[in-house]
This record gives sequence, C-alpha cells and structure tokens, in this order.
Amino acid sequence: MSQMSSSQHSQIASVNVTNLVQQFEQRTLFSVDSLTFRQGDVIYLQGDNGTGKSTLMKILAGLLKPTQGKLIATGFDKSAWWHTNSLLGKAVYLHQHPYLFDGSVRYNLTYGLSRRELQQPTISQRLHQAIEMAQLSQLLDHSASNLSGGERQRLAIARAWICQPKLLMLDEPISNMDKHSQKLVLAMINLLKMQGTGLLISSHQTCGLTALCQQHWHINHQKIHTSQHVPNLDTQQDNLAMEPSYVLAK
Ligand SMILES: Nc1ncnc2c1ncn2[C@@H]1O[C@H](COP(=O)(O)OP(=O)(O)OP(=O)(O)O)[C@@H](O)[C@H]1O
Repeated sequence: MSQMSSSQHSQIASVNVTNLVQQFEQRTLFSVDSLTFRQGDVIYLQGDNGTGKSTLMKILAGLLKPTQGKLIATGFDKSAWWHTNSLLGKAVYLHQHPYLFDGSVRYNLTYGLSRRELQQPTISQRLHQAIEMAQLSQLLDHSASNLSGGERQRLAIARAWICQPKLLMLDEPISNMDKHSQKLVLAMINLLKMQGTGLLISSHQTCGLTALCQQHWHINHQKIHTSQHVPNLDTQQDNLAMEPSYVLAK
C-alpha cells in the first residue's frame, strides 16, 4: 500500500470480480474465482502475448462484459442516472495506443476538466504540473494527431494524471519509448502511486516498472495467479538473453 491519509482509507475504491470466466469462440482465455483491484494497490500484470492482459483490463474497466462473472465497484461517487453501465469510468483503462481527440495537445489535456468537481486553481495547478512532468510545453499547440507514439503515451498519462482517477490501468505504458520518455513516464507513474491511485500495469519490459509494483498478477495456463510478491523478472530476462537463440549452420 502506498501513502494514503486516514480519510482516504475510509472510502477506498475498489473493483471486485468473482467467478470470472472469459472465452472467445469457445476458447477459454482465463478464469479466476475472485480478484480485487483496490486504491493503493500497485500491481504488475504479467502474461505472454495473447494470454489476455488487455482483455482483463477492459473487463475491469467495464468496457467488455465477461463471458461469466460478477463485477462490483465500491467507494466511487454514484454514477449519474443516465449512465446505463455503472462500471464505466470507475477503473480507467489506458490503451497502449491511446485514443486522442482531434485538436491540439492543450485541448486534449483540458477536455472535460471544467465539468469535473474541481476548483479552477486546482485545475490550473495540475495542468501546469502535468505539462512540466510530461515535457509537453513545446508541443501544446501542436495537433495531437501529429505526435509520435511516445509523445502520445506521455500526453495520455499526463491527462490521466490531471484527472487523478482512483484506479488506473496502464497497458504497456512504456512500449516503444526511448529512455528519456520512459524516465518521464516512470516518474509520473511513481507520483500517481504516491498519491494513492490504484495502478494495474502490464508490460513486457520489466526494468523500472516492476520495481514500483507491490503485487503480481500472472496470467498463465488460462488462470490468473495472484501474489503479494513481485518476482525479480529482470533476472529471468537476463537469463533469457544469455540463451543462444539459434545455431548457425556450418
Ligand atoms: N473481441 C475479441 N474477439 C475474439 N478474440 C479476441 C477479442 N479480443 C481479444 N481476442 C483474443 O484474445 C486473446 C487475448 O488478447 P489480449 O489482447 O487480451 O492479449 P494480451 O495478453 O494483452 O496480448 P499482448 O501481450 O500481445 O498485448 C488474443 O488471442 C486475441 O486475439
């Protein structure tokens, strides 16, 4: 658990799923009896390609109805009456190729902020910090559609940072990023952690990210295994790197 005040603890937000089974066309992707993602958790989600990491995140975000299972979100403000899906907007899912609006970087950062219950000075302060942290000041008036992949990711995380969701799921947040962007994003993720945002992070690059995590969810053999211990995955990767991948024919 990260640092949270006692008032935050009294209303910890969480998403819980029980008896979850996900299938696509008769193929079982994964199943688990019970899984809870809470504010303050920092979880590393591991799994080989195609095991269902993104699918699990979409289910927890209310974007995908699972084949079987019951989802409950607690500790959030009540959804507006016109929201037919009460899970949407609770645990926020950040896609590895984030969706951005047409318009400038500034527009993308500020869109929807005025409709939140935030005071103007708070909005301005968060906006300023986000621009600094993600080093977007030179790009504010650029069209978001012209940004590089790494810049798009930085913008998307900066936007999430401004909104400060209680639960945030980051799907491959540092994939295809150079070292500089990775450092900026890791710093932002660390700040979200310090502020008590629940984080569920998937990545194939373990360096730096796993060090931030305190729990481990592993999708393996169609099951989701949970542990309070994050294994030293860098060592596993180093071993892999030392194995000869092919033998040259003489
Ligand atoms: N809507 C869908 N209909 C049918 N199959 C789907 C659907 N969505 C995902 N799948 C399949 O489910 C499997 C898991 O996909 P998912 O994107 O969740 O995996 P992942 O673990 O995030 O993979 P990666 O590490 O490559 O990003 C894949 O085989 C994918 O093709």
